[in-house]
Amino acid sequence: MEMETSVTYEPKRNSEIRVFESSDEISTDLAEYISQVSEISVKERGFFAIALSGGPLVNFLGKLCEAPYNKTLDWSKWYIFWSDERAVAKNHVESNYKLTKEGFLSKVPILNGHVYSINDNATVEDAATDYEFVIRQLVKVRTIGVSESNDCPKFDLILLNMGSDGHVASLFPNHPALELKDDWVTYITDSPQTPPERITFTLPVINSASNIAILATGDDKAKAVHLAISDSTEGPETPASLPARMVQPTDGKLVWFLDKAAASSLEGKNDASFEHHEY
Ligand SMILES: O=C1O[C@H](COP(=O)(O)O)[C@@H](O)[C@H](O)[C@H]1O
Repeated sequence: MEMETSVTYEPKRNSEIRVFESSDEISTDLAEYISQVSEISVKERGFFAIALSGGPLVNFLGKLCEAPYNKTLDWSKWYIFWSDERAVAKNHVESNYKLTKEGFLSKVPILNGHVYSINDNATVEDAATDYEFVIRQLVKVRTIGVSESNDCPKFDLILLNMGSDGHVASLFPNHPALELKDDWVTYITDSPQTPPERITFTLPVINSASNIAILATGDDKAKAVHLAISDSTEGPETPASLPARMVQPTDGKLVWFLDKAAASSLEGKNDASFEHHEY
């Protein structure tokens, strides 16, 4: 009998939830997903602009560094950004750049000049201003696409990792940064998790992407996954300002990559809005 490797729910228009048995299966499917999105972007636009995050995300990019992808992908067209960064030096253990460099960038032939890391040699405010300026220049020359509805950058793919409190990038629950409408990149100095100073994409930028993927693994994420995906809008269990819940692509597509532990509050849930499919 063939083993069921994952289950897909389809809760909302333009979104999909993929649930996997193991981290290895997430890594395999994520590699294929990123490969497909990158090929489409290169074919349609000539570039692939991808924004990465920190946390355990990089551990799931291993399969992308192996055959066949290391040989078949057009790495010369890849442009790398970060959806958020901690205000620490690039060689600091908490740097998202360092994590990505060691776990991914050092293993694939992406051009150094295409890696847009966030300035670690400026105040957090200046680093956010600089990063937005760089993105504006790249939007002008169309290395990054542009959203027709709001002139925001339209990244081909933003890969997010959700924290157990429901934060994505460095947008934390109930934080005023969630309200920003005109800024593309902002900074915070009061992150509830260390380090306190961080630079982050705003929700308008995240939601303008062509594709958004949110990764969540482990049972400590189950409650936030449920709150982010649930259809219910009432009660203390569904805070309207849960960042992961506010990720709603304007006209792109959102895919959740979950392991069984993170999806445990969804499974068995008697909710007609979840269509259950074999993947
Ligand atoms: O602080 C951050 O945390 C999130 C989630 O990480 P986790 O370890 O709580 O799962 C991460 O995606 C983000 O980029 C990072 O800066």
